[in-house]
Amino acid sequence: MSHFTVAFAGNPNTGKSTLFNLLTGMRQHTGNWAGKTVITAEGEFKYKDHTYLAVDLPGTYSLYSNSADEEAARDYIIFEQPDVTLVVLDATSLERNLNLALQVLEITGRAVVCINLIDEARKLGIDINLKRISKRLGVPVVAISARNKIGIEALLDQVEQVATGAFTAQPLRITYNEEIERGIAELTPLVEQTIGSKYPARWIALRLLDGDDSLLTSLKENMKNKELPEAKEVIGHGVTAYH
Ligand SMILES: Nc1nc2c(ncn2[C@@H]2O[C@H](COP(=O)(O)OP(=O)(O)OP(=O)(O)O)[C@@H](O)[C@H]2O)c(=O)[nH]1
Ligand SMILES: [Mg+2]
Repeated sequence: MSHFTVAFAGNPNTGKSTLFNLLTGMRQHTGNWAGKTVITAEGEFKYKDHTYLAVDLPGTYSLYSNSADEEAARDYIIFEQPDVTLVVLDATSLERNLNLALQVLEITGRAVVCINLIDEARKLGIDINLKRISKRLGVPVVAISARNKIGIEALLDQVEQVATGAFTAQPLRITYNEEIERGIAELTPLVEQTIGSKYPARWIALRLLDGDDSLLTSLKENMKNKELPEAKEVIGHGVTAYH
């Protein structure tokens, strides 16, 4: 029996902990206000032939470095490299929620997009074209209601597909303007040279171009790589060239 890790990412209040509790039988705090999950909780569940370690991340609007929560969610996805990142979205505010999904897809294609609160969306007459969104994003997209236990099996089937590698993602990658793309193109090989190909070099290059010092600090801490002071210089040099 393989053991896979599934991280739950998403905006605050999208039902991550409700889904986490449903799957793991645990009692993570849930409620109708934002920012409840402050520490990362872990629990196990089984589905078909596999055991999964579920990791309930704090709710975040982005994976930049605006708060400790964002840094924690970002660092988990980058450095722990879960087998699947489950991005939980609120069906009633998809436009805002999809922003985080796009950021996750820039880091990893091993993702499933889970559109929760589908019961609320239906009440509001919102019709969601799952196939079309899935095609655009290049990863599975499933609609569920965690509270009403709707769509859970279909969701877990997709999680299994991504976890086992049966589904090959073609994650949507944003193309930025020429200047930014030029910067990314120059910096990405330097990032790869310095920290290896295990990490999402393009995304890291993009964040460094944006002057994300907290990411640099996390890179240093997480990699425990003696060469990193030098790496900082190399990366720092690349960054300065574009500021
Ligand atoms: N109507 C409806 N409400 C839901 C559903 N899933 C969760 N909720 C409710 O949404 C609220 C937030 O749920 P949580 O599970 O705490 O959300 P969270 O994403 O963990 O929130 P943070 O920890 O702040 O990021 C709770 O009141 C849940 O009962 C659903 O499918 N339908
Ligand atoms: Mg929560």
